[in-house]
Amino acid sequence: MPDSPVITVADAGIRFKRNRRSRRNFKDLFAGRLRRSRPGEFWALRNVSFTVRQGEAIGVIGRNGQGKSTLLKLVAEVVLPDEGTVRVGEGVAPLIEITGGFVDDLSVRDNVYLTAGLHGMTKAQIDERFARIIDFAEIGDFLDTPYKHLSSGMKVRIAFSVISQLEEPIILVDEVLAVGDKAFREKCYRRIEELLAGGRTLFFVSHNEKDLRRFCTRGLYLDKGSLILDAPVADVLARYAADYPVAAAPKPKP
Ligand SMILES: Nc1ncnc2c1ncn2[C@@H]1O[C@H](COP(=O)(O)OP(=O)(O)OP(=O)(O)O)[C@@H](O)[C@H]1O
Repeated sequence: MPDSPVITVADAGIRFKRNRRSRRNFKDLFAGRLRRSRPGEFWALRNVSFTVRQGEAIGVIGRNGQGKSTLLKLVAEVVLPDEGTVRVGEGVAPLIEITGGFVDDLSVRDNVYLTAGLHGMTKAQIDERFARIIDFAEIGDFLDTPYKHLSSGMKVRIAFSVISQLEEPIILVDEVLAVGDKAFREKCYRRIEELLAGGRTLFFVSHNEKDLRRFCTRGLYLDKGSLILDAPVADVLARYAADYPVAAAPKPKP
């Protein structure tokens, strides 16, 4: 079906432990699913439902620690929901967390082959795109350097470069691009626009209103692990600004 959703999230919830050392006690063993959450656990996301159609550009908005990155991890299927369901019908290219998928001790070259290979590209396809990936990242002098020895900005350069050359229909971009310098960030943003024009689906997490307006048509507003509003991005930004107005700047002294 051409217009059927590519992502369906229904009543999804994810529970984390606040304290790694907290243990289940004897009473918990008998509490079953009725218990809301165990001591030391909390719901990072709960009762989250939405669907996404191919080609949509979605901005995920909310204060620190409200579940935005966790939502991207659900869509990337790197974490599974403790409640509800997440169905993702197409492949996902995730640019989430700097080190996501990259192996510290492998060289830049090997990491490019590994990551692209894991996303289904053949060696011949990677050979064909390799120069383009390295040129985009502008790190040609570091091909044999172990990934762990790159600066954080260089890590993001190579990660974005590979991820944006994958053919996966869904792209997830966390706030990692903020680490790159301004010129590189603009280059990445132009590449994201090209990918969107080619019909890819985008999830974009940002605290920057201008960037959200640039790419996204729809916003998902998360607060305390709940999806508060799913609406056009301008409406979501307006609601967010109303809920959390930036403190007025102090008046200059006369
Ligand atoms: N693996 C984990 N184990 C335990 N708690 C976690 C884990 N991952 C995330 N959390 C917690 O879940 C909550 C949501 O985190 P998340 O990273 O999704 O927030 P966010 O909205 O992306 O925040 P930010 O804007 O700061 O990036 C936070 O309280 C965080 O501490």
